[in-house]
Amino acid sequence: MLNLQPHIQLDDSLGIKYALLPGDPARLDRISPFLENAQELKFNREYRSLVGTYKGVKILAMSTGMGGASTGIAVEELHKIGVEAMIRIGSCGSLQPKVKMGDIILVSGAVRDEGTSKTYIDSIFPAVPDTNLLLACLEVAKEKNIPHHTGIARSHDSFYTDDEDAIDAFWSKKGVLGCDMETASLFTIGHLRGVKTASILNNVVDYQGDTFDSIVNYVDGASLSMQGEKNEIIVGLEAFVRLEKGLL
Ligand SMILES: O=P(O)(O)O[C@H]1O[C@H](CO)[C@@H](O)[C@H]1O
Ligand SMILES: O=c1cc[nH]c(=O)[nH]1
Repeated sequence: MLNLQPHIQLDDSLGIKYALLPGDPARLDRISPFLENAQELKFNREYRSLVGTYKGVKILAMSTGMGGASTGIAVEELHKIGVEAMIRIGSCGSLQPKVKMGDIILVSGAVRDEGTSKTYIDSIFPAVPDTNLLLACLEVAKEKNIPHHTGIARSHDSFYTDDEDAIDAFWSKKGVLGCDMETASLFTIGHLRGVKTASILNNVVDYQGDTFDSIVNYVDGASLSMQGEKNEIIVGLEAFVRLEKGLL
């Protein structure tokens, strides 16, 4: 049985264990050069996919779109076709002065301030990555001298409420490093389905900077954001190589 999945439009004939999950479908154009024999697969709704190899390991890259709901569908359907480990290759906004543009955050836990994960399990349940996959990412970042931080991110559903500054200030005071929209649902649903997960976030908005201008600059290819993106892709790919070699 091929088990074709309705949204991602992929089936288990792919036989792939590892997936990089950017939010933005356009990020696949910048992941592709890191892979040998990269081949586009499908582009249905927000789910654009390609497959290739990195150091002999077969890797799928698929966009999740924005937010927990579409990420949840991606995790579920990828799990159904046999993907065992998923690393988010995301962007985020900084909540701390020390997290600079282009620094990456290796997320050790996520505040579940979004709706999707709560439809699965009460918010007292933690959103955490697979420990060994996180440690592999950390090892790679250290080895390659990539500017990085390890800690908590806040995943949310809101971009344009009237209270965003106050919300950010609250979580900043609690020591949260940055905010995104997908990590909490990836971690929570991944754990419940027995999928190993990690999340790497490239900071594209300075602490207390202008979120909207900064995101426009990222879309336009601002250099620090692009360097951070390259760094997070390398970290994710090298972590999968370690996993494949049984080093974790
Ligand atoms: O760049 P991606 O990976 O989509 O991640 C971040 O960017 C989007 C918002 O601009 C949200 O999806 C947020 O989580
Ligand atoms: O500030 C930001 C930037 C990217 N993604 C977010 O969720 N927030």
